[in-house]
Amino acid sequence: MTQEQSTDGGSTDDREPGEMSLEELREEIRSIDREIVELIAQRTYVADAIAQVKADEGLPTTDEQQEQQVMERAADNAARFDVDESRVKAVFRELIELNKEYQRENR
Ligand SMILES: C=C(O[C@@H]1C=C(C(=O)O)C=C[C@H]1O)C(=O)O
Repeated sequence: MTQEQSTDGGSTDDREPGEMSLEELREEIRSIDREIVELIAQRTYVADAIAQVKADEGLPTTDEQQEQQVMERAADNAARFDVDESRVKAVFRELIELNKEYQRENR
Protein backbone atom coordinates (compact mmCIF):
# COMPACT_ATOMS: atom_id res chain seq x y z
CA MET A 1 0.00 0.00 0.00
CA THR A 2 1.38 3.43 -0.89
CA GLN A 3 1.33 6.37 1.54
CA GLU A 4 -1.47 7.97 -0.55
CA GLN A 5 -3.65 4.88 -0.15
CA SER A 6 -2.94 4.38 3.56
CA THR A 7 -6.25 4.52 5.41
CA ASP A 8 -5.18 3.87 9.01
CA GLY A 9 -4.79 7.49 10.06
CA GLY A 10 -1.01 7.31 10.24
CA SER A 11 -0.92 4.48 12.76
CA THR A 12 2.48 2.80 13.13
CA ASP A 13 0.75 -0.58 13.58
CA ASP A 14 1.49 -2.56 10.40
CA ARG A 15 -0.95 -5.40 11.04
CA GLU A 16 -3.91 -5.93 8.75
CA PRO A 17 -7.35 -5.35 10.39
CA GLY A 18 -7.95 -9.14 10.22
CA GLU A 19 -5.07 -9.73 12.66
CA MET A 20 -6.38 -7.32 15.32
CA SER A 21 -8.79 -7.97 18.20
CA LEU A 22 -12.18 -6.28 18.45
CA GLU A 23 -10.89 -4.03 21.26
CA GLU A 24 -7.81 -3.04 19.24
CA LEU A 25 -9.95 -2.25 16.20
CA ARG A 26 -12.29 -0.14 18.36
CA GLU A 27 -9.29 1.75 19.74
CA GLU A 28 -8.24 2.42 16.14
CA ILE A 29 -11.75 3.78 15.36
CA ARG A 30 -11.67 5.97 18.52
CA SER A 31 -8.39 7.47 17.42
CA ILE A 32 -9.63 8.07 13.84
CA ASP A 33 -12.87 9.66 15.13
CA ARG A 34 -10.87 12.08 17.27
CA GLU A 35 -8.71 13.03 14.28
CA ILE A 36 -11.82 13.60 12.13
CA VAL A 37 -13.23 16.05 14.69
CA GLU A 38 -9.83 17.77 15.02
CA LEU A 39 -9.71 18.20 11.21
CA ILE A 40 -13.29 19.57 11.20
CA ALA A 41 -12.23 22.11 13.85
CA GLN A 42 -9.17 23.07 11.74
CA ARG A 43 -11.35 23.40 8.63
CA THR A 44 -13.77 25.66 10.50
CA TYR A 45 -10.86 27.78 11.77
CA VAL A 46 -9.45 28.28 8.25
CA ALA A 47 -12.89 28.97 6.75
CA ASP A 48 -13.40 31.57 9.46
CA ALA A 49 -10.11 33.25 8.50
CA ILE A 50 -11.30 33.26 4.86
CA ALA A 51 -14.63 34.83 5.96
CA GLN A 52 -12.70 37.52 7.85
CA VAL A 53 -10.63 38.39 4.76
CA LYS A 54 -13.83 38.53 2.69
CA ALA A 55 -15.47 40.84 5.26
CA ASP A 56 -12.39 43.13 5.22
CA GLU A 57 -12.52 43.25 1.41
CA GLY A 58 -16.28 43.81 1.29
CA LEU A 59 -16.96 40.44 -0.37
CA PRO A 60 -19.94 38.19 0.48
CA THR A 61 -19.21 35.23 2.79
CA THR A 62 -20.84 32.69 0.51
CA ASP A 63 -18.99 31.85 -2.70
CA GLU A 64 -20.98 29.31 -4.71
CA GLN A 65 -18.16 28.76 -7.20
CA GLN A 66 -15.78 27.81 -4.34
CA GLU A 67 -18.45 25.55 -2.85
CA GLN A 68 -18.76 23.83 -6.24
CA GLN A 69 -14.99 23.28 -6.29
CA VAL A 70 -15.07 21.87 -2.73
CA MET A 71 -17.75 19.39 -3.86
CA GLU A 72 -15.78 18.41 -6.98
CA ARG A 73 -12.64 17.81 -4.90
CA ALA A 74 -14.69 15.71 -2.48
CA ALA A 75 -15.93 13.55 -5.36
CA ASP A 76 -12.41 13.21 -6.83
CA ASN A 77 -10.93 12.24 -3.46
CA ALA A 78 -13.78 9.78 -2.81
CA ALA A 79 -13.02 8.09 -6.13
CA ARG A 80 -9.29 8.04 -5.34
CA PHE A 81 -9.88 6.31 -2.00
CA ASP A 82 -12.68 4.10 -3.34
CA VAL A 83 -15.49 5.33 -1.09
CA ASP A 84 -19.04 6.22 -2.13
CA GLU A 85 -18.90 9.61 -3.92
CA SER A 86 -22.43 10.77 -3.17
CA ARG A 87 -22.13 9.98 0.54
CA VAL A 88 -18.77 11.76 0.82
CA LYS A 89 -20.31 14.74 -0.99
CA ALA A 90 -23.17 14.72 1.55
CA VAL A 91 -20.57 14.94 4.36
CA PHE A 92 -18.90 17.92 2.65
CA ARG A 93 -22.26 19.62 2.05
CA GLU A 94 -22.79 19.36 5.82
CA LEU A 95 -19.28 20.73 6.54
CA ILE A 96 -19.94 23.75 4.31
CA GLU A 97 -23.31 24.35 6.03
CA LEU A 98 -21.63 24.09 9.45
CA ASN A 99 -19.19 26.86 8.47
CA LYS A 100 -21.85 29.08 6.96
CA GLU A 101 -24.09 28.77 10.02
CA TYR A 102 -21.13 29.46 12.33
CA GLN A 103 -20.18 32.51 10.24
CA ARG A 104 -23.76 33.85 10.20
CA GLU A 105 -23.81 33.64 14.00
CA ASN A 106 -20.43 35.36 14.40
CA ARG A 107 -20.90 38.34 12.09
C1 LIG B 1 -14.14 28.52 2.15
C2 LIG B 1 -14.68 29.53 1.47
O1 LIG B 1 -15.89 30.17 1.82
C3 LIG B 1 -17.15 29.63 2.09
C4 LIG B 1 -17.15 28.35 2.82
C5 LIG B 1 -16.90 27.18 2.13
C6 LIG B 1 -16.51 25.89 2.79
O2 LIG B 1 -16.81 25.65 3.95
O3 LIG B 1 -15.85 25.09 2.11
C7 LIG B 1 -17.00 27.25 0.75
C8 LIG B 1 -17.37 28.37 0.07
C9 LIG B 1 -17.80 29.59 0.75
O4 LIG B 1 -19.21 29.70 0.77
C10 LIG B 1 -13.92 30.07 0.31
O5 LIG B 1 -14.31 31.08 -0.27
O6 LIG B 1 -12.87 29.48 -0.05
